Amino acid sequence: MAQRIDVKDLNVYYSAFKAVEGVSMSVEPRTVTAFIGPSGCGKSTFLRTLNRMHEVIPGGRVEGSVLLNGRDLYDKNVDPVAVRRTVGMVFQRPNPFPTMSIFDNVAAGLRLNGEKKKKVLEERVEKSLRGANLWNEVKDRLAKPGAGLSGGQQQRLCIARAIAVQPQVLLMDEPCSALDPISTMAVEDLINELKTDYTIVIVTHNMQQAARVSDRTAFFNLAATGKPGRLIEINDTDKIFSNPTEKATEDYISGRFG
Ligand SMILES: Nc1ncnc2c1ncn2[C@@H]1O[C@H](COP(=O)(O)OP(=O)(O)OP(=O)(O)O)[C@@H](O)[C@H]1O
Repeated sequence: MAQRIDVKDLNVYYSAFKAVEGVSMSVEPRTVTAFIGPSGCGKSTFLRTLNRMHEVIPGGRVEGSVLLNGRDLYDKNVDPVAVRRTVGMVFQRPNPFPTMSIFDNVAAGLRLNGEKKKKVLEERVEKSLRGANLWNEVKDRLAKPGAGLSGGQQQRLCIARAIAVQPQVLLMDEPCSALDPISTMAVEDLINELKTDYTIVIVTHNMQQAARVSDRTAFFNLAATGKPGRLIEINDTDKIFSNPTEKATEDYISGRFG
């Protein structure tokens, strides 16, 4: 189910502004890759190109290619909606559908895909909530609003919603930045479990988190304000945090700038 990603010579624009330049990298299936780097270097922008979410922003445009198991997501015959089904996303702030119950939040994507059978929906909702480590906490109140859960539970609900449609890749944009340390730990444990089934890419400002959850780390940087962000180095997380190849990476991880 998990897929590999190969990015080649990617440039990303907001209208005339080139926000990210010349990124080439590969992500292996069933691994967690963390994106780190100073604010504004294009981590979130680049992440959104991996499921064609960037182009929903007016002026958003991409050059280069993103291959998912060898198939270019930007091929003119590829449907962006189908891409977003294959490559799911979890955002910084938990964003459950506010008027929907816990059950309906998780079932929403399945229903959108045309699934109507009650039994199938029930099975998939339970499996997804179990997968997100939330089942035991919510199984007796599935009909209650998703918005009534704690922040950490809401984020796990959003992860359940994302995995319910069985994506092949899961993108996470600072998924713990609005969470307390206990909820953060729960989500980090979950990421660790999910990587047996999914390819995961996570943007994080928290370097300890990158060190804890990821197998590979990509460091992005800006040459100067107003210049595009670039990928400086990608390597095994242990290597990035113990003996990076580039001086800029070492300066960043040792807190000398950024
Ligand atoms: N909707 C937008 N329109 C125009 N420019 C944008 C838009 N979103 C982001 N940018 C610009 O693109 C560049 C990269 O921003 P991005 O949010 O991807 O960086 P980031 O590394 O994720 O930052 P942070 O760590 O602060 O979230 C920045 O110069 C930013 O101002």
